[in-house]
Amino acid sequence: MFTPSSSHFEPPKSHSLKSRDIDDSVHGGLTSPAKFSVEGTLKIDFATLHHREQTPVQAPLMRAALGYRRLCSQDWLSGLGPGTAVADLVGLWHAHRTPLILCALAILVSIRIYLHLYEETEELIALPKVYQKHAPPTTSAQTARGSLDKKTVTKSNGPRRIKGGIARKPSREEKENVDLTRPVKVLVFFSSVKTKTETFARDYMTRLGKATEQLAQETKREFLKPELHDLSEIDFEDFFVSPPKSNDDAVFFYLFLLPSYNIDTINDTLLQHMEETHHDFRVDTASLAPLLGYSVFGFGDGEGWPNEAEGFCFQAKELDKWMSKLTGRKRAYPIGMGDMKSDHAERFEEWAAGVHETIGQAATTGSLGDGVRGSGDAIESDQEDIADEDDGEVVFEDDENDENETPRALDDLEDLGKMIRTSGNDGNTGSQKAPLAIDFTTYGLSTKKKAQPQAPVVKEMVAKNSPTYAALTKQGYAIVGSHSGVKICRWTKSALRGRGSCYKYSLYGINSHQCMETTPSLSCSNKCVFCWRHGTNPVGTTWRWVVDPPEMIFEGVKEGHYKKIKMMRGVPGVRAERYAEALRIRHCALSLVGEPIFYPHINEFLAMLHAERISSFLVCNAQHPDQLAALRAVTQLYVSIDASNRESLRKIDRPLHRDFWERFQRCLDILREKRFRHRTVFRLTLVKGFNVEDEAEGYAQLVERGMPCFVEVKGVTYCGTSTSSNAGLSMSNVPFYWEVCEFVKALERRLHAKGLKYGIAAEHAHSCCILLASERFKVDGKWRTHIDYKRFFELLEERGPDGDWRPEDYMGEPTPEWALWGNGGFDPRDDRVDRKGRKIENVVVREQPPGEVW
Ligand SMILES: Cc1cc2nc3c(=O)[nH]c(=O)nc-3n(C[C@H](O)[C@H](O)[C@H](O)COP(=O)(O)O)c2cc1C
Ligand code: SF4
Repeated sequence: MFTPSSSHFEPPKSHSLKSRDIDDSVHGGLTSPAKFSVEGTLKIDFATLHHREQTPVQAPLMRAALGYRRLCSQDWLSGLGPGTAVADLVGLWHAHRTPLILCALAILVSIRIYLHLYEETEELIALPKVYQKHAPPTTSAQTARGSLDKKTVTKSNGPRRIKGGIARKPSREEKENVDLTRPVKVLVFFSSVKTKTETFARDYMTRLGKATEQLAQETKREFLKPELHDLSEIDFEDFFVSPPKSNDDAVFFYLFLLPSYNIDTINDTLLQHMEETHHDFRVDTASLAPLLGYSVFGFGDGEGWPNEAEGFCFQAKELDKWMSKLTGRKRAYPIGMGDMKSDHAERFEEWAAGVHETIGQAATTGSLGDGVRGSGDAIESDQEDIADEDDGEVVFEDDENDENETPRALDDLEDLGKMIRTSGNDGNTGSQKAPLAIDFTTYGLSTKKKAQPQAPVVKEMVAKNSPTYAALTKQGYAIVGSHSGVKICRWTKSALRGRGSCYKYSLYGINSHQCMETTPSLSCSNKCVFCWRHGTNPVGTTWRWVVDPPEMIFEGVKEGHYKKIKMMRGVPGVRAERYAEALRIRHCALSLVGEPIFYPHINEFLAMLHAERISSFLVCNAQHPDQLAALRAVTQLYVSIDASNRESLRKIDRPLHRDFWERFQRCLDILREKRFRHRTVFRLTLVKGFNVEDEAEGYAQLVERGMPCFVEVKGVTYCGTSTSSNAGLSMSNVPFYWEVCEFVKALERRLHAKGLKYGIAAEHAHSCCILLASERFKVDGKWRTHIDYKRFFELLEERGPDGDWRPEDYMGEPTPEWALWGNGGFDPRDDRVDRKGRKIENVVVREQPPGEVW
C-alpha cells in the first residue's frame, strides 16, 4: 500500500485526467477531495479522502483515485508486483466503465457522422421492377458484353450539361434489341479519282456476293444482295445521318474502300459532312448506331507517302474515326491499308477475309464480340472519345497530337488573309493536313470550336497536278489560279460564225460573241442531277481552300478567254467583224459551273468587271443567303429555282447543306428586298419527272415570295454522262418545247390568280427558254426586257455600287419583235443550221401534238 506523501497530489502532466473523462453524475457529490482546476486537471486531496466517510457513489471513485495514484507514482516501478497493478487497473475499469463506454459510443457516432458527410458518394441505382419486367431477353452476345458494360456510365436523359474544357465522353451502354430475324445487307462505298479503287471495288462485289451467300448458308440468316455506291454519286444525307430506309427491314453493314488524296476530292466533302453530322445538335449522337458494323480499307501510295506519319492512307483513317463516332464504336474490323504500288492486293485479301468472318459472327450473334481489338468496344476506342460528346456546347477540341487533324474553324476574318495566295503557286501544297474550313455562310454568327493559333495549311481547290485539273482542261476549261475557270461556250462560237446567239441575246440583248463565261469558284454546295460536271468539280459547304486575289483571277480569265477566241480565227465561217468585236469582252456570265458567290472576294471581282464596262450576269444557287445579302451592284442577279418544294429540291439539287430549304427561302426573301435595286431573276430548269408535274402552284408561291423582276423557264439539256444516268436522268426527262410552253402558261395563270402582274414576254425556242416578266418592264403596252448597258455603267459610275437606282432606270429599248413570245426568238441576223452546217427552217412546236401525252 502506498502512503500519501503530500496533501495535494499533482499528477504528472502526461497523466492528467481531463474533465470530460469523468462523468458529472459520478463526481457530482464530491466536494473538497476531488476538484477540477481551471485547466480541467483533477486535483485530489488524498489525506482527506482516507478519512472521510464514503457514500456508495463516492466509494468506487475513491478506489479509482487511489488506483490512479498508484499507477502514477513510482511505486509500481520500484518493486511492487504486476498483480497489484492489474488489480488496480481492474479497479479503475470498474470505477469508470460507464463513462468510458459512453465516451467510446460518442466517438463512434461522431466518426460515422463524419464519414457520412464527407465520403465520396456513389450513385444509387434502383431499378424498379417494372423495368426489369420489360427488359428484352438478353442474348449470349449481350451477356458476353456484360462485364464491360458494368464499367460504363449511364447517360442522363435530363437537360444537357454545359461544359467547357475537354469533355470525355462516357462509354455508351448498349441497349439495342438484337433481332436476328432481320436480313443483313452489306453496302460498299468507294471513291475514286483515277479509277483504280473503282475497278477494285467492282471486282470485289462479285466476291462479296458469293461470300454473303455462303454466310447465309452457314449462319442461317438472310443476306440481301450487297450494293456498291460511288460516294460522288450518292446523297450523303441518305446514308450518313442515319441508316437508309429499307423495305426489307434490313440491318446494314457498311464497308468503305477509300483512296487518300491530299488534294480536294469528294473525300473531303464526305469527311466534312460526317464531322458536321457529329456536331449537329439536331442529330442524335451516334446516329448510325443501328448499323450492324462497319470497316474501312484505305488505298494509298507508299512511294509518295511512305508512312502514316507522312500521310499514307490518311483519309481512310479519318473516315474510320468519324464512322466510329457516328456508329457509337461499331468498328467491326480494324482498318486495312494497302499500297497501290505494292502490297494492296495482299493486304486487301487479309482484310476482306477478316471482315467476312466478322460479318458472319455479327449476323449470328447480333454483336461484334468481346472487347478485343476491332470489336468496336469502348476500350479500344477510348482515344476517339476525347472532347467528343460536346452536347452542342462550346468545346475545345484537343486533337493536337493527331497527325491528321480535321479541319478547324478560323477564329476571325483576319485569318483569311493568311490563306490568300501571295505569289504564284505551282499547284499542290504537298500538305497532308486537312484543310481549314471557313463557313462563309454562317461566318461570324457563332464560333463553335475555338481554333488554336497556328499557321493554317490549306489546300488548293484544283491543284495543277490533280486529276480534276487534268479532267477540266481536257473538257476545254482554262483553270485560272487554283479555283477559277473560264471557257468559251458553244453560243460564243456559234455567234462568231453567224449561226445564232444564246437566249440572252433574244431576251436581254447580250452579244454572245462578246460574252465571257467564267466562275471564280469551281466549287459548289449542290450536286444537281442535271449538272454535267459531277465527279470533277469540287463540292463543299464551306470555303476551305487557298483564296486567290481578285486581280489575279480577273487578268487570268480575260487572258484565257482571249486565247480561246483567237483560236477561232482560222475556223471556217467565223465572221471577221464579229471576230474583231469578240476581242472586246462586253459581258460576263458568272455561271459556268460552281457557285460564284462562294468566292470571298466576289464584290471586288465584280467591281473589276464593271470598271472595264463589262456587264455581269451572276447566277447563284440560293444556298448562301449571307453572301447574297452582302452582294453589291450586279447587272442582273439570278437565283436558280430548281424545285418548288423541299423534297423535290432535295432530290434534284442534292444540296450539301442540311438546312438547304431554310437557306433557299432566306435567299428568296433577300431577293424580294433587292428587287428595286437589282434586276432579279428566277431561273427555273424543268426536268420532267422531277420538278414539273403539278408544281406550277408551288412555283407561283415562290414567285409571290421573291417577287423577281423576271422568271426564266428553261427545259433541261441532257448531257448523257454517267452521272446524269446514275441520278436517274435520261432523254425522257428532257421536256419538249411545247411542254415548257404548257408549263409557263399554267404558271402565268397561277400568278394572275394570285393577283401578281406578270406576263409571258419573250422566248428563245431553240434553247427551250421562255421569259415571264413583271409588268414593271412593260411600258405603254410594250415589253422592255432588254438592258441599256451604257446607262447601267453611267449609273454605277455616278452613284457607286451601293447607289440607289432602280432596275427600271437602265431598262433598254422595247424587246425586238422577233424575240417576243410567239415569234420564236431567233436572231434574224443569223442562219439556223444543222450539224452539217446546212440551213434549216425555224419550226416551233408550241402546242401539244396530237397523240402526245403530257
Ligand atoms: C494528287 C494525288 C494525291 C495523293 N495523295 C495521297 C496521300 O496523301 N496519301 C496517300 O496515301 N496516297 C495519296 N495518293 C495516292 C492515291 O491514293 C492512290 O494512287 C490511289 O490508289 C488512287 O486511287 P484511285 O485511282 O481510285 O483514285 C495521291 C495520288 C494523287 C494523284
Ligand atoms: S448550282 Fe450549278 S454548278 Fe452547282 S451543281 Fe447545280 S448546276 Fe452544277
